[in-house]
Amino acid sequence: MKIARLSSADIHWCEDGDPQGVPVVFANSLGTDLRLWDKVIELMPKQGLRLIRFDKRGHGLSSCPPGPYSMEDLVEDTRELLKVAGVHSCIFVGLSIGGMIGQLLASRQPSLVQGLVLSNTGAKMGEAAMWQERISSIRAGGIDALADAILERWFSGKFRQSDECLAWRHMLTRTPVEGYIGCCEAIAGTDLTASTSKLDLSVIGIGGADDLASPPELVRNTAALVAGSRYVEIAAAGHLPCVEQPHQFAGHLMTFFKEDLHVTKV
Ligand SMILES: O=C(O)CC1=CCC(=O)O1
Repeated sequence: MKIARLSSADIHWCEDGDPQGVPVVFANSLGTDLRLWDKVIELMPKQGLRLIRFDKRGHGLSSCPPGPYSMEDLVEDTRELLKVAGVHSCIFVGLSIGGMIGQLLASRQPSLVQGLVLSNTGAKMGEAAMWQERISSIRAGGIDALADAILERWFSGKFRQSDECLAWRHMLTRTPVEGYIGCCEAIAGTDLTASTSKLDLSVIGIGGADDLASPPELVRNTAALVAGSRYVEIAAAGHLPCVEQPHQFAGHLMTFFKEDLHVTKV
């Protein structure tokens, strides 16, 4: 367990695998912490890859600075964290808001991102009015009031019957309200269509067939903004395929790393 004391937040992070390996940085979605990647990390080779995860501000064990946050704030935290970790170039795996952070990081500092995995994300996610409505509901009733609706977007029907689903619900509802709302505000103010269209790097989009938060078409269209990108879709998965279908998710990562990014020694 490590804490990076950055200029405007303390960011909790950890690493697995090979300290000398190719850095792979995983960025989580709204209302989740770095445990989002536990199953995928378990399945990744531990030789040749340095697997870095972190809790964005207002989530997990990171600090929760007062909001509102902007996407630029979240990208700056990530940039500073990578500096602390001694990472000069990485493969960035971002899910949902994590994928927005990855897109903006790659356009602000292209040398830092050699390949980008856009999981269940978009260049723009929903309309600002929808996010303001969510913020008002949470200010009025807490995250708990919206938890069932959020879980319907996160997971396919079968998974929602499982005991494990309860644990994800607890993770969601324990997210600090100010951190959650701060990130909603960041998403509401973000449209990366123009900057993502100018990216020049290897990209794969990963969609979940049952994703109601970032439907497959959004992910496919976002990946398609980048010339030469690929798109894959995972069946029987909602917004968090790394949780519901970790074997398939890890398999797609490894294919992308080997075939598109020519990562060897894994
Ligand atoms: O909570 C949701 O609706 C799913 C989601 C949207 C952005 C994000 O990071 O997660």
